[in-house]
Amino acid sequence: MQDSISVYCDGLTKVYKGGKKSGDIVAVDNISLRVPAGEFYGFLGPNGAGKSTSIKMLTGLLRPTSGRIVIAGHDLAVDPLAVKRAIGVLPEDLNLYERLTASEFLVFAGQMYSMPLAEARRRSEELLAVMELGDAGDKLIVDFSMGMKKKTALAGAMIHNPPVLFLDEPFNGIDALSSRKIRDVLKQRTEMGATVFFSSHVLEVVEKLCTRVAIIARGRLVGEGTMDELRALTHDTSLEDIFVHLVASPDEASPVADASQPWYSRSVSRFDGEQ
Ligand SMILES: Nc1ncnc2c1ncn2[C@@H]1O[C@H](COP(=O)(O)OP(=O)(O)OP(=O)(O)O)[C@@H](O)[C@H]1O
Repeated sequence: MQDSISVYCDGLTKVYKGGKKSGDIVAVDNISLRVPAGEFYGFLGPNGAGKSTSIKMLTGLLRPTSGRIVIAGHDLAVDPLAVKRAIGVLPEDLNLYERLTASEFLVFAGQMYSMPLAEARRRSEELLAVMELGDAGDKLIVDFSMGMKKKTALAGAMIHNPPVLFLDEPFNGIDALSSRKIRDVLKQRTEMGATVFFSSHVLEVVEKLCTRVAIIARGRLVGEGTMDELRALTHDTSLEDIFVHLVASPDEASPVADASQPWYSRSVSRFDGEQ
């Protein structure tokens, strides 16, 4: 296990205030995670479990109701810009400027990270080639298929070579070839030491790729660990069975998700010592 922690949150909570008729919604309820650098980390949960809300908070797009977030060694509440420089984000709704060509969009994204124009252009060409979008670089994004848009957005997230990538549903709505390409690109990034933190409903992909998995249900962490740790916890074999088991009985929280466990306090104090 590597010592440096890429993604750390403690007691992360989000309560959406309801109107007069509807009550408050506790979308994320006291989630604590620590993700070492270089992990391919799957963040799973059924619809409405709180995945997107958590990712929005971890990436500084949404203010938590409470809890502490530290990304790549930077406390989000203290130095949000340092966090934003260290991360690349594929948001749920992509947020592309669709009246730009893919090349224009990527160069623009690079310049947002203060890259010199020549470097942004070089990096844009490199990423378009990696994503097998080289021939489409001069087309308007609005004319792209869903898979092409997703690959463009992913290239945008990677333009500044961030050490941590947060990806909300990168495999949703794309074909098998694009999915394989994205998997290969991300795997390569983790082999080079980057951390990939992604949410997904595609359990086969998660099972194949991820070095660690967190499962949330109704805003709470119900399991966390390597596949072997989750298998030992639930006595199930496949991730699908583990998922169904833990989501159906959320009180059976994983020992590795339990802040009272000795490993947890050890790791947190080691992490805090690094600050
Ligand atoms: N802006 C908002 N205002 C009020 N409630 C919200 C808001 N955004 C999300 N919620 C609620 O918070 C809960 C968690 O939603 P979230 O989108 O984080 O779940 P998710 O796990 O990403 O779901 P999915 O897999 O369906 O995308 C849901 O009950 C949702 O209705």
